[in-house]
Amino acid sequence: DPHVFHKRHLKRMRDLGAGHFGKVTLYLYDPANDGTGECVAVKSLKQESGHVPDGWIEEIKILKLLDHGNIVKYKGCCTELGGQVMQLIMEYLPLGSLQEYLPKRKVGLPRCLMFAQQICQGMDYLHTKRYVHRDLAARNVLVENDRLVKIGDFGLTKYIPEGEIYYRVREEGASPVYWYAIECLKEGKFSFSSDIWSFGVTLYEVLTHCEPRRSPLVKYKEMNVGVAPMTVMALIELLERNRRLPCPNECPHAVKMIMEQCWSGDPAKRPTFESLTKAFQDIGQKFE
Ligand SMILES: Nc1n[nH]c2ccc(-c3ccc(NS(=O)(=O)c4cccc(Cl)c4)cc3)cc12
Repeated sequence: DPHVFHKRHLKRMRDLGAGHFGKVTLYLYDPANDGTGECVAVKSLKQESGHVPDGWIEEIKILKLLDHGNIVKYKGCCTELGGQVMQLIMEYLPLGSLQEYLPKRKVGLPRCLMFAQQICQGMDYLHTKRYVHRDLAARNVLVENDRLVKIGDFGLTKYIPEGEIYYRVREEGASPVYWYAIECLKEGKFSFSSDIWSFGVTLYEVLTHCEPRRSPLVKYKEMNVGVAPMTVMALIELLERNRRLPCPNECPHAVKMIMEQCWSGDPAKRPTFESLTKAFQDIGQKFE
């Protein structure tokens, strides 16, 4: 079974990233043990305890059923200790995430807009399957080559049953609050529309080439003059006073409008990924 990977043939190379609950590591899968194997990205949970959390099984199930050009490909699983530990095996994209790629390379506006459109295509596919991502950010978008990006992590993705529009959580943990819509911060209400808000922040990151000194965290803290620590309450107050991340100067008017719509205080006023995909198609033709 090509989806089964045996632990003994996985040779660890280097870390690719780490989240709150897990980490992603580059391995060479080399069953012939002669260095001719293939590189794979392995996501494993940080948890030491034996039991495999339900959410982890769910994440693997979700990635297994997703099949789209702008979503990282599932390759299989590696189990050990009789299924006590399960690792997710994905395709390896050598150029890493947008957060690593953009600051190093001069990516002009046309390619930034092309990447934005591809993120919308991948997210539109996810939403048509009634999944809410909940962690869309440049760090979770991977670069296949200089003209193709893919969404690379589904650790917080949740299914929204027919007839419902929210997934409600009251999670404390290390939440990516600067990518969260105002209703997520205030009521823990995650929806297709809150993913659109996160896309707006991701679009901001792409247009600022993920420069650390222009990161959402830095810019929100700059807006929060006076009150030293940026608490979630301070962020909510900023957003309720209609403060938003500053539109990057290299941003065309049409893209500025998109960003502002994504950050509408009213979730119902935000665009859909379907409409955004078309909008970026039209804009892209003007800047080709
Ligand atoms: N270069 C790659 N090839 N294949 C990959 C699959 C996932 C990833 C990946 C995906 C996401 C991240 N972002 S991350 O913020 O490090 C992260 C967030 C949530 C959970 C984890 Cl374990 C890690 C870091 C790496 C990289 C590659």
